[in-house]
Amino acid sequence: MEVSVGTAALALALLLLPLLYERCGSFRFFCKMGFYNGWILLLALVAIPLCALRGRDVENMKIIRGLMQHVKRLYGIRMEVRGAHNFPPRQPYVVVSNHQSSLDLLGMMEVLPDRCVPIAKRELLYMGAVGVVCWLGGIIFIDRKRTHDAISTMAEAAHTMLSQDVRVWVFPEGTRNHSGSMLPFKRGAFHLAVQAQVPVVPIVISSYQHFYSKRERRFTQDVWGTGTCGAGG
Ligand SMILES: CCCCCC/C=C\CCCCCCCCCC(=O)SCCNC(=O)CCNC(=O)[C@H](O)C(C)(C)COP(=O)(O)OP(=O)(O)OC[C@H]1O[C@@H](n2cnc3c(N)ncnc32)[C@H](O)[C@@H]1OP(=O)(O)O
Ligand SMILES: CCCCCCCC/C=C\CCCCCCCC(=O)OC[C@@H](O)COP(=O)(O)O
Repeated sequence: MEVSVGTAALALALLLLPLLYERCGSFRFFCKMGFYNGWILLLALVAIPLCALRGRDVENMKIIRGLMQHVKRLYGIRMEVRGAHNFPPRQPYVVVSNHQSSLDLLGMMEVLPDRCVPIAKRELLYMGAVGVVCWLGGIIFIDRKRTHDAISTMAEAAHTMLSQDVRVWVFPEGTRNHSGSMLPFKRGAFHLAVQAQVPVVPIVISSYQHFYSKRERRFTQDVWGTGTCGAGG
């Protein structure tokens, strides 16, 4: 039986991949992040028909939350939630939280209250199936380059919060920040809370430097915490 050089090379590469995964941290990092994005894309394809039954509706966030909650287990991540009782039980509020990387989605989905939607950069809307799901979940999109438009969108959000009993989750740093400290806060979240006359609920997603670092291309597994720090008016 003849084996072509191409087939032999492919077989060798397939044999070497597990070895590379075991030995090379950077390769493991790219595999894990590639799988993370690919898996979310796949979940989005499952979520679209389920969410489409309602159309664009914040209740769809329950479907998204439900579909996302197993993802942490695929990565051997165990989460600890502290202070969940600090969410006001029966009124709208603005959640403000730190934002380290796209892994924050896992922390967010662990504690996301009912009828709560994030404010996201408009670019997410164009991420294929992921964008469609975000839209169906009622996520509020802002164009960060057009402050005036972003402010109008947030004014509408203040109205929606009160008229439709919706909570809003904002990353006040306005971008991902994995430096270990916080960036200066943008002001939108606080204007929103004042305009809607609702409390601000701060949430801390604890640092995951010890198991994840994009700069060092390191992604191992560990315990990870999310804590709400109490509600203030
Ligand atoms: C099942 C499978 C599904 C799979 C798919 C989906 C998976 C999960 C789905 C859910 C997950 C999605 C989660 C996505 C998370 C994405 C996170 C992000 O995208 S973070 C980036 C976007 N977010 C933000 O930027 C929010 C924070 N930014 C702000 O609030 C900003 O203030 C602003 C954008 C409104 C304006 O920005 P900017 O001009 O740069 O900065 P400022 O200095 O803050 O403001 C300038 C002046 O404007 C005044 N201001 C601001 N906001 C208001 C307002 N609402 N009303 C009135 N005035 C406002 C501000 O005070 C400044 O004026 P000054 O006179 O200097 O005070
Ligand atoms: C037709 C185009 C197809 C594109 C397909 C792309 C597939 C991508 C699949 C899955 C992506 C999963 C992660 C999505 C949620 C990411 C949330 C996030 O962390 O957004 C970044 C935003 O907070 C801040 O952005 P910047 O740090 O300012 O930048």
